[in-house]
Amino acid sequence: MDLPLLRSTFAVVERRAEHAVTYFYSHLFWRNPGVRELFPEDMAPQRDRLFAALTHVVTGLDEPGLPDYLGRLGRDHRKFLATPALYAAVGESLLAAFAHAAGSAWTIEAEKAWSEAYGRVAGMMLRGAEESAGAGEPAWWDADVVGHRRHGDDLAVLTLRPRRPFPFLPGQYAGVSSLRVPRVWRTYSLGNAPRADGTLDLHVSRIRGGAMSTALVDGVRPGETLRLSAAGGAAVRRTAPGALRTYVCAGTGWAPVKALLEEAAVADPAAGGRIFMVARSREYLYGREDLDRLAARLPGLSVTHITSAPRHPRDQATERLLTALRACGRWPDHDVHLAGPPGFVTEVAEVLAELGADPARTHYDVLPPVGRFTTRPSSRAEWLLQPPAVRWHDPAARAPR
Ligand SMILES: NC(=O)C1=CN([C@@H]2O[C@H](COP(=O)(O)OP(=O)(O)OC[C@H]3O[C@@H](n4cnc5c(N)ncnc54)[C@H](O)[C@@H]3O)[C@@H](O)[C@H]2O)C=CC1
Repeated sequence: MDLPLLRSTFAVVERRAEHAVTYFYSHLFWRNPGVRELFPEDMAPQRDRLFAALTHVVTGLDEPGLPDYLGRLGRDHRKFLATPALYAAVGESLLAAFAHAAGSAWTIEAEKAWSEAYGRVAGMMLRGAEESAGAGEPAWWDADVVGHRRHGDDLAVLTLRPRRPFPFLPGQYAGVSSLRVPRVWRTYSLGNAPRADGTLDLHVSRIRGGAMSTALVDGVRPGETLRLSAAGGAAVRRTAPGALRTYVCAGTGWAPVKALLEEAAVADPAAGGRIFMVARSREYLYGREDLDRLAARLPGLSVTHITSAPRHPRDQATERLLTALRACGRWPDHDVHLAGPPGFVTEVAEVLAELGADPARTHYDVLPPVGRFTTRPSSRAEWLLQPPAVRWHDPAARAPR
């Protein structure tokens, strides 16, 4: 594969991303009647995702982990009812859009390189999908909502009972879809270790403009059915029994950390280390009671709750956390588990690396941005002062882990 040529043409297309994406979807829907209905009504987040995914693939084309990543992506795309014919149609429209956006940079050689690259990518995704179907894995799991607990106006914990066994590891996340927001899928961490009754918790924080999080917090009630896609995420390596560990979570990042602590409380109750729970204010420390209960079963772990001071900006909590982390020692000896808003995770991971934590032992997922905005303003005033820019890319996707 001619990587330099792929990257140089992509750089040209990227500069006209908005144009290219509009052309791509128009071409796809025009040429393939019926395909439009596979996509959500609101296409804006979809547009962001397409380029985030393309960026991820183009920057990682020579990475040994790419076949695995694409295999998982293909397995996950079964939930979108993606058939080989759809992959072919997408490829055709993608090349047409690139040709249109790249202008004179679109040479015969570039077209050949892109057609080859897309063929390889689609092949790896289809293989992943076939393997998953061959192993008898469903394309999605239907799950009944059996509990819905609100914490204030913007947070809810939903309890679901999947109708067939749903395999996952503590700390992983799953795609979630509701008929209230047709064909939209959002990722949520699973907020518990596997239970005997098979139920699982989703912690949902409402995001401004987020149709799914609003439906899950305000609308969905016990008795309704949600859909789950296969569990995924980086939380596949376990901390060795007895090894020191630090858990850091912010907001609903508490969900995967709670799952990991429940696992540790059974598998490794003598574990030593520390837990930091961060929230924008005391009212948002919704997991505190559960954390205290778990900490009582894990006496070797020290617990610190951190919030912003009353009437101070939400991010003061992060500043306070960083001060606390700088005061801790022995970072090279700790496994670190990190979860929370993407900006939080990126910032804390950088500081931890400076403090000596081993990046290979610092575990986190950078979840795709949810809705159009990655964080929610804490007040109307903050919103008016700092309206967030619409993002075409998830910069985190440029650095696949
Ligand atoms: N596996 C994971 O890493 C998980 C990540 N999440 C993500 O966590 C977020 C949860 O949102 P909320 O609960 O509403 O949290 P939030 O918006 O209330 O933020 C909680 C705290 O995180 C810090 N923070 C937020 N944005 C930051 C930024 N850009 N830079 C530095 N610090 C920042 C602040 O200290 C804030 O007080 C969502 O974006 C969700 O996608 C949620 C669950 C699991």
